[in-house]
Amino acid sequence: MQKPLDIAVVGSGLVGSLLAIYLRRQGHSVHVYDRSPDIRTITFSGRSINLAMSHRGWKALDGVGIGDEVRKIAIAMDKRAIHIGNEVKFQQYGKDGEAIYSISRGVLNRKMIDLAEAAGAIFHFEQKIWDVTLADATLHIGETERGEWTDIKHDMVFGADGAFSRIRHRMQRQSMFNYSQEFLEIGYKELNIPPNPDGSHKLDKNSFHIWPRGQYMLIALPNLDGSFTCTLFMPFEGENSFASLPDRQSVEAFFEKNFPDSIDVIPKLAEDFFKNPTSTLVTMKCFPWTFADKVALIGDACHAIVPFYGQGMNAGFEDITVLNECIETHGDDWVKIFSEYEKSRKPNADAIAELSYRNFMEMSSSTADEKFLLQKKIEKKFSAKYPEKWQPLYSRVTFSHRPYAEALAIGDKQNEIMAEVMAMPDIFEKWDSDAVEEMILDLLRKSPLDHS
Ligand SMILES: Cc1cc2nc3c(=O)[nH]c(=O)nc-3n(C[C@H](O)[C@H](O)[C@H](O)COP(=O)(O)OP(=O)(O)OC[C@H]3O[C@@H](n4cnc5c(N)ncnc54)[C@H](O)[C@@H]3O)c2cc1C
Ligand SMILES: NC(=O)C1=CN([C@@H]2O[C@H](COP(=O)(O)OP(=O)(O)OC[C@H]3O[C@@H](n4cnc5c(N)ncnc54)[C@H](OP(=O)(O)O)[C@@H]3O)[C@@H](O)[C@H]2O)C=CC1
Ligand SMILES: Nc1ccccc1C(=O)C[C@H](N)C(=O)O
Repeated sequence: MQKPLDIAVVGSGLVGSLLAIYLRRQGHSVHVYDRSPDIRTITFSGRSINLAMSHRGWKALDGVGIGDEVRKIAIAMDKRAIHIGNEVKFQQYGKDGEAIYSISRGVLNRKMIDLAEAAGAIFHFEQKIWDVTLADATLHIGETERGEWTDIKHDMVFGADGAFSRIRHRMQRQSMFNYSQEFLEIGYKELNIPPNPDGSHKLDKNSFHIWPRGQYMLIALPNLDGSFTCTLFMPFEGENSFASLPDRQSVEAFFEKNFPDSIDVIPKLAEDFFKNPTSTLVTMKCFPWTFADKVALIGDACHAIVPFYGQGMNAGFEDITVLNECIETHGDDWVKIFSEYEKSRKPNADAIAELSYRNFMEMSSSTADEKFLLQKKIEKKFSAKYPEKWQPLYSRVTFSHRPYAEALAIGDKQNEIMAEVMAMPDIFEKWDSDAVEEMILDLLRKSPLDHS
C-alpha cells in the first residue's frame, strides 16, 4: 500500500476502470470521470462490439483477481478460419490449449465499472473534462467548451480518456512534447450474423473468421448469445471501397460476388450496412506520457493503434501491470514511478503500433497465400521440436509477457531466416524433411536470435 492520495481518473473505458481498481488496492481514494452516461444504464453502441483478449490482458485482470470472473463471459478462439471461395481452411494460433478470447466490450466495461465501484472507486458520469492544469492536477469540467467550468483539484490525474484525449491535448502545448497522428485510408463497418433459431452459432464458434480479399477483408468474432459480430475493413475511396457501395443493390451484389458464403448468414446485410456508421482508424503516438508527479496518460490516450493485431486493449492493460510494478519498486516516489513507467512502455507501444499495422497485410492477403500457410506450418513444427530455439512471432505477441519490442526485433530476424527456407527449390514437397530442419538450425547458428 502507498501513502493515500486523492486521484482522478479521466475516462471510465476499459483501461480507466481497471486502473481505478489497481489504485484502490494501493489505498488511494479514486474518482473516475466520464463524459458519457453510465454504460450500465444504456444500450451500448460504441466502436467494436467485441474484442479479442490475450495473455497480456488476462495478466492485468488476474493481478487484481478478476480474471476468472471475466473468463466466464469469454469465448476461446484457438484458430483462424480462413474463408476462400466456398472453402474454409483453419490455421491454429498457437500450441494446443492456447487461444485468444472473444469478449463483448459492453459487458466487460460494465463488469469492470461494477468491480471498481465495489472496490470503492467513485464514478461521475456525464462529466466532460475540457482541460487540466498540469502543475496542480486541477480538472476543468463543464457542459460546453465555451460555457462555465467547475474546477476540481486532485493530488494526481490519470488521462485514460482514449485516442482523442483532452488530457493529452493540454500536454501537447508543452515544449518538447512530441505528437503524431495518422489516419488509415481504410475504414470499418460492423455487421451481424444472428444465431440459429435454437441459439447455436451459424459458423464454427471457436474460430476467428477471416475472409481475406487483398485490399479489403471481412472478419467475424463469436458472441455468447450465438451471434457473431462481423467487421468489414475496406478503403474509403476507389475500386472496392465504401464509396463504391452507395446503395442496397451495390452492397448485395458486392457481397454475393466477394463473400458468397456470408450471404445466407447475414440476413439484414443492406439494412445494417446503411444503419451502422463507417468508422475511422488512427495511429497516435506521443511522448512524454507524464508531467512531474501530477499527470500521466495511459491506454489509447498515449498510444492508439490500428486494431489488426487485437492488441490495443491488451497493451493498455499491460500499461497498468507495468505501472503497478513500478509502484511496487519505488514506493511513494511518484516522479520515479512515472519516469520508469513511460521509459519502459514507450518502445513497446511503438513496436505494437508497427506490428498492428503490418498485420493487416498478413490477415487480408497472406492468409490467402498457400506459401504463407506452409511457412506457418514449418515454423510450428520446428518450434514444437525446439521450443527454446524458436517461438513464432504471433505467439511472442499474443501468448507471452515478453516486451513487444523484443517480439518485433526477433520476428524480423526469423522472417529473414524463413525467407531463405521458403526459397528452397521444391519446398512444398520437402517442407517436412530433415533438410529443412537442418537449414533452419544452420541459419540460427550463423545468426542467433538472442533468446532470453
Ligand atoms: C474496431 C476496433 C477493434 C478493436 N479490437 C480490439 C481487440 O480485439 N483487442 C484489443 O485488445 N483491442 C482492440 N481494440 C482497441 C481497444 O478498443 C482500445 O485499445 C481500448 O478501448 C482502449 O481503452 P481506453 O480505456 O484507453 O480508451 P477508451 O475505450 O476509448 O475509453 C475512453 C473513455 O474516456 C471517456 N472520455 C473521453 N474523453 C473524455 C473527456 N474529455 N472527459 C471525460 N471522459 C472522456 C470516453 O467516454 C470513454 O469512456 C479495437 C479498437 C477498434 C477501433
Ligand atoms: N486506434 C483506433 O483506430 C481508434 C479509432 N477510433 C475511431 O475514432 C472515431 C471516434 O471514436 P470515439 O472517440 O470512440 O468515438 P465517440 O463517438 O465517442 O467520439 C467522437 C468525438 O465526438 C465527441 N463526443 C463524443 N461523445 C461526446 C460527449 N458525450 N460529449 C462531448 N463530446 C463528445 C468527442 O469530441 P471532443 O474531442 O470534443 O470531446 C470525440 O472526439 C471512431 O470512428 C472510432 O472507431 C477510436 C479510438 C481508437
Ligand atoms: N481483434 C481484431 C480486430 C480487428 C482486426 C483483427 C483482430 C485480431 O484479433 C486479429 C487476430 N489477432 C489475428 O491475427 O488473426
